[in-house]
Amino acid sequence: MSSLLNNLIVTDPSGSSRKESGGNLIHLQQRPTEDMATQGNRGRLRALASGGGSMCLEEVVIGEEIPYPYEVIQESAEYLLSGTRHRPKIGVICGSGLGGLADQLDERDVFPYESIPNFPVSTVVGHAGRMVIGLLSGVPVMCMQGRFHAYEGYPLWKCAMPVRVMKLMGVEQIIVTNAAGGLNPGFKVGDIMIIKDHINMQGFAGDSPLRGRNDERFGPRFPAMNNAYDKNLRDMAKKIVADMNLSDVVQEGVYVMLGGPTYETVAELKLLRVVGVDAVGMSTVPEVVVARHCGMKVFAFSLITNQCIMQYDTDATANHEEVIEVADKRKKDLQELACRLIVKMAVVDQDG
Ligand SMILES: O=P(O)(O)O[C@H]1O[C@H](CO)[C@@H](O)[C@H]1O
Ligand SMILES: Nc1nc2[nH]cnc2c(=O)[nH]1
Repeated sequence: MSSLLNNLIVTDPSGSSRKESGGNLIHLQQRPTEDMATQGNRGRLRALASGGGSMCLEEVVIGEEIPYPYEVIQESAEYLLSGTRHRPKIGVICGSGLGGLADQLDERDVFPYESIPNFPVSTVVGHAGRMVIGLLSGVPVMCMQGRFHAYEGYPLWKCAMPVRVMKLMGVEQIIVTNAAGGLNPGFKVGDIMIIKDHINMQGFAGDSPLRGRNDERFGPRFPAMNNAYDKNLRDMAKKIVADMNLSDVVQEGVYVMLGGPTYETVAELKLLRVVGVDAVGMSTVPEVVVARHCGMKVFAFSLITNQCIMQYDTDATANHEEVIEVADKRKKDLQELACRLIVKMAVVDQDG
């Protein structure tokens, strides 16, 4: 660290830079200044080290990014509301390769993430990076065609901040989808796992999207997390899959989010199985925690895109291409499931 600190550039929230001390400046990587200006950061240190002439770029962030205050979330929500006449009460977050649902919306208004004030941007294949607001079978919905992951470099609160934007726009129920590895030996590739519970690994390690000062306008300091996945919505979904003759491929189970971007070692998977995990992914939990904190009803499912590899002597490896390919094959069923569920959710919502 000390050698890094010999070669420092300080970048203040306005984005201007200056050389802090001796050493060679190799390259200054600027990220969008909007990112810095809206976060209330105290500033960032960008450390640029020259290792004896070899090109080496490092970045050090001093302090912690402060979660967006209510007013910043409100600004994003108002921007979206002013750009659409739809008033959705149902939100959807589309997982890897599952964004096709958003293309089914009628009378849709499309907002690339980079056009929405204060929004992060998607950087992962299979995540288009657009908010799509429109009608699905006549029901107004807003769909995130792409989400944000911790491994992209985003803090957990930022991964989940769009859920708060949805809340301030009037969303009361949310469907969260993801691609995941099947750890339960009874699961097959292509199965759909209705999530009944999760294990919040980051929470075990002291991190949470709710870490920091609590704003009661969003929710309580200590939200309960049993019943995170609404039983009525799960029962509704089970009836729908039975009507669709999909019961054979539908499972129910426990999801765990790991930080990624590595897939798991055999030993890690064995450990996770012992503690009751059925499917492994790198998302969803922060979004669900934030949705429950602000009182939304949650339904979530995983598409099992690969079987977790539990043997040492194999050349098989998990890979993102397979994840996208399997998602593509199952997308029609998943879109129909989501569509039918949304119609029923809207009816329940109207009946109170
Ligand atoms: O959870 P979603 O976004 O569906 O994507 C899953 O698939 C990717 C790995 O292939 C990871 O991003 C993992 O989280
Ligand atoms: N962590 C993790 N995420 C995934 N997303 C899709 N498949 C997997 C997997 O096997 N492990």
